[in-house]
Amino acid sequence: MHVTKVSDRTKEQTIFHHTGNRFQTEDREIHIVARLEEPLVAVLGNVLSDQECDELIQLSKDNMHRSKIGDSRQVNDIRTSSGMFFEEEHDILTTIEKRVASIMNIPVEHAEGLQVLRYTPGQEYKAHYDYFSAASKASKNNRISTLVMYLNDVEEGGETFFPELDFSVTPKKGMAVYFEYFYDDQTLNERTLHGGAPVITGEKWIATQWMRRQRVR
Ligand SMILES: O=C(O)CCC(=O)C(=O)O
Ligand SMILES: [Fe+2]
Repeated sequence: MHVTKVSDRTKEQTIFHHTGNRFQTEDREIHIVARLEEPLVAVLGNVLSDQECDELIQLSKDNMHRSKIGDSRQVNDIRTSSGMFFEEEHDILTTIEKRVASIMNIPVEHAEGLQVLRYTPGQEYKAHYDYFSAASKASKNNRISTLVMYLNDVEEGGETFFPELDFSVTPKKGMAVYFEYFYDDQTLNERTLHGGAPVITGEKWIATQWMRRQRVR
């Protein structure tokens, strides 16, 4: 009988390089609340202040209103929330993007515009991968990592779930979940399948940052 010991496997290099229970960015101390090693998933605390969360929600409310994509437009079956990408420059965005780049250990030039999503009761984001399939044009400069930041507490439901990992994260204002999928071993990437469970009571607001392998700006 052949038995593969765990110690025979070599862990792949990760992008996220922070260790211990906390680390410092230029302007804020981030807490590592929990982590799974492979694929790397980290639950982070103290990522955004309450005021930053409130401001992001307010800014996107204004923008959703302006671009008229807010409301209850049903995008498709996979994602029923409504959302927007920031395109204009705002002081708060520059601050947050710098902090996020430092958390994710990727230069800010690799960052897509921050996306804010709002879910109302019943709305969800079904299980999906954040990276693009090898067949798609976008995969030439594919996504490599994700940071989902929670902008409010959700009364009930709205967990970020990872079905392949039997793992879920409860939204908590100012906290975030980080994961990456830049592994040589494709089965590790596939285990980052995730979604946003339906909101049952209350609203759920998140800001998502995706990083690309090469610069986009
Ligand atoms: O809503 C969530 O918790 C997950 C969001 C997500 O998967 C994404 O923005 O790519
Ligand atoms: Fe996602």
